[in-house]
Amino acid sequence: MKFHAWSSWSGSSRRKMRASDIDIISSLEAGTSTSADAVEWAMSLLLNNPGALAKAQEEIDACVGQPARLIEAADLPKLQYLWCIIMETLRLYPPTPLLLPHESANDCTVSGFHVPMGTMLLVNTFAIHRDPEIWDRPGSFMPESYQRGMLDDEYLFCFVCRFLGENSEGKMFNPFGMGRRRCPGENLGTQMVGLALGTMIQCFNWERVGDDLVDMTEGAGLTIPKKVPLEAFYEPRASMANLLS
Ligand code: HEM
Repeated sequence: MKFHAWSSWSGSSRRKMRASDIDIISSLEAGTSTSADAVEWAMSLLLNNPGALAKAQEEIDACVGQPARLIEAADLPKLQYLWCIIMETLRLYPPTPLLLPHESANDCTVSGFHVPMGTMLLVNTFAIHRDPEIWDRPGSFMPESYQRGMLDDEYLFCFVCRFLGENSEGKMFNPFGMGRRRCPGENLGTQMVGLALGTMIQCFNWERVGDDLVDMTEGAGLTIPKKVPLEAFYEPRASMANLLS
């Protein structure tokens, strides 16, 4: 895996990043563009919520310690706040908002609706993830609302932990589908997003290009790209200068 945005870094002045700089390369093509979309949405959310960005940076610094080194896959289970940011991003902007089309193999009845054999079925994950009857403040980015305890031992369990307890609204969290055709690249995808986003947060300070918030309008398509690609300023953090030069 390699990230182009700073692969040719040689100076210390501030630069502008475009969404096209987020380029996750791996030997497996499938799922990499959805992962890159997720990184772009997450960074956009963080630029609009600088407090969350600062908190994630602090968490990474504390986890890595001194001397500084780049984060690794083995660090991800310890980076709980970063993980919550990724989960909240996948809730608000699920990279495949209608999952993939499925076909009913037999006649069946679901919640009183008759579904004939051979019907194409789409699951509107985007709508489920923002259903006000399920989620508290569904349109808000609230990474801290994930319950910490669940993340300590089994970090993947955070898939079901936005407001545990009476509400258990996270049970409706479904960005990877479910059942036999659930995404087989889930672990790889979340690790790629974690490493890419975590490295960007660790190495650079980020700022919006102007005073306006980053435009969060969704583009059209089977996946969910940003309508207006992200642009942001970034500069290397003093503490990472040696590693980046
Ligand atoms: C954040 C990253 C990713 C997200 C959000 C995601 C999401 C999804 C979703 C929603 C489905 C359809 C599930 C369904 O229809 O019920 C799917 C299927 C699939 N994904 Fe992913 N994916 C990601 C990354 C990856 C990666 C990295 C790979 C491979 C390296 C991958 C490989 C596949 C394959 C092969 C299927 C088809 C499975 C089947 O039909 O049996 N995905 N993914």
